Amino acid sequence: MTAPKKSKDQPAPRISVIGTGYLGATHAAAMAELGFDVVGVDTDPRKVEELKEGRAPFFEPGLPELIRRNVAAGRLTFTTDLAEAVAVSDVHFICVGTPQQSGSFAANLSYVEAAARGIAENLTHDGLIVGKSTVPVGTGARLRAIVADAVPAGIDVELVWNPEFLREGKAVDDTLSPDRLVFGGTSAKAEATLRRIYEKPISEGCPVLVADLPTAELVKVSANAFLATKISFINAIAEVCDAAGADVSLLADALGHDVRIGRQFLNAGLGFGGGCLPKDIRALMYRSNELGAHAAVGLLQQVDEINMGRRQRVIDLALKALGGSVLNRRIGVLGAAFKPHTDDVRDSPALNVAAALHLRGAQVVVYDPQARETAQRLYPTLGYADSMEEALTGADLTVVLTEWDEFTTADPAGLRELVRGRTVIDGRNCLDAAAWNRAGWSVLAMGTVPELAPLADDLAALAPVR
Ligand SMILES: NC(=O)C1=CN([C@@H]2O[C@H](COP(=O)(O)OP(=O)(O)OC[C@H]3O[C@@H](n4cnc5c(N)ncnc54)[C@H](O)[C@@H]3O)[C@@H](O)[C@H]2O)C=CC1
Ligand SMILES: O=C(O)[C@H]1O[C@H](OP(=O)(O)OP(=O)(O)OC[C@H]2O[C@@H](n3ccc(=O)[nH]c3=O)[C@H](O)[C@@H]2O)[C@H](O)[C@@H](O)[C@@H]1O
Repeated sequence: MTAPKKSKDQPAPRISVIGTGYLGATHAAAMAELGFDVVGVDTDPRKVEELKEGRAPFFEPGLPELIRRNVAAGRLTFTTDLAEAVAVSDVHFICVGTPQQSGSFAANLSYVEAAARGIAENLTHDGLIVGKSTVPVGTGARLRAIVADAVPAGIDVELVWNPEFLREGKAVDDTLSPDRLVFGGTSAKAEATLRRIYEKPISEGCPVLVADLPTAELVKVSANAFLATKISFINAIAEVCDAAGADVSLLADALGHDVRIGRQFLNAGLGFGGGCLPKDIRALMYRSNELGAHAAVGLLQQVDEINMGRRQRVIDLALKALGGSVLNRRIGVLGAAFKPHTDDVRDSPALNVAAALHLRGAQVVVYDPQARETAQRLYPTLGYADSMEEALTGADLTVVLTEWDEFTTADPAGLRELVRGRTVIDGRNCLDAAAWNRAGWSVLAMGTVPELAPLADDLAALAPVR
């Protein structure tokens, strides 16, 4: 990658990225890949050490190569010293976490506040602060006040918002080729700087939407709320399918052909998890309530409730499959990550279900191709296996909770020989149920064809999960 061209003899802006987690590490590496000099800052020295050595501190396809290449080229550096990073940069991206507050649905904004204050206090020359973290509407305005208070006299600084829409597992492509860019609250000068930074994707046709600050903040959380709503919609319909003997996967295919609806995010199953969708709809609920916008609160409450009910549904299916109790029964759990192609287990439905079964006395053995370490850190008391075969050996019940390719392409005839009980709960509707049936398995899916699942008559009798 060649260095960005100087426009009107202005040197290319130097970039700092504050927070090098799933978002920040990817953003920093991608900006370096675009040719900019980038310094990533994190308060976690372990992460910084790994990144400095050219390694990604988590599993994300394509990211290690990007980090290695740009660290080696000298364009990408990392430090725990915010002042040092701010001093050598002109544009400062805030990428720190905004997790759910403990004991509340509100977002914890202490990290973004600390980052904004820290950047402002350490400015040695004019700069642009660009928020990328996902925040409740109104946060940018609050941060502007914090920055104005903290910035040394005589230094000109602007704070704008540029929300991020990347998906884990596809983070590199999503960052280098975003499907849209939103610039919030920018002056003409700040907009020009952002257009310069994103010159490559813009030149490739990426649309830019220039908005006021609150709209930019709200676009982000609305996008996640819509995706969550779509998933909960299809999961509500899956419950109807179960009761009526219909097939939700086929139904979703048919719905998806309507371009106004689209097939994506209509996969029924265990529901959504991860470090973003769950906490973002809750933060939006909380903020909407503060603003007196009650329709959004009611809608999102339903979305959340339907979603959490899916985890209970899998637990109910497991109890049903094992005759009412899982006590001392061996359950092989395939999947721990909140979705495939990541090792992220934040609010993972898969791990939640595994832990709930463990709590009811089951001997749970979890296998995940990438998330063993992260899962074990969070739930050290669960059993873990090094392979799918090890997890399923002697299992009374098999539960597929993350749709990794390794599971969807597994040979059901081979696995049949390992287990004690030949019932599989397909929590992600990802298995070829007909093939598993032919291999002698009973498949319990999340709203699919009864004739493919011998226990479906019993399922129809299950009380709806509330
Ligand atoms: N993970 C994702 O796919 C996406 C995340 N987002 C948003 O991006 C934000 C960050 O999310 P993740 O990267 O997933 O979180 P994360 O928890 O992986 O990373 C946050 C990082 O910030 C660091 N940090 C906290 N305070 C700091 C400070 N004052 N100075 C320097 N570093 C600090 C933490 O040590 C951590 O490494 C959140 O608001 C999230 O909603 C937005 C789009 C995609
Ligand atoms: O704000 C964020 O951090 C990001 O959140 C999501 O990205 P991500 O959390 O990486 O994962 P998704 O691919 O959206 O999946 C979220 C959850 O929904 C579940 N899901 C997804 C699709 C579907 O049809 N059904 C379904 O249950 C997945 O299994 C997963 O648990 C959004 O898709 C990104 O655009 C956004 O930037």
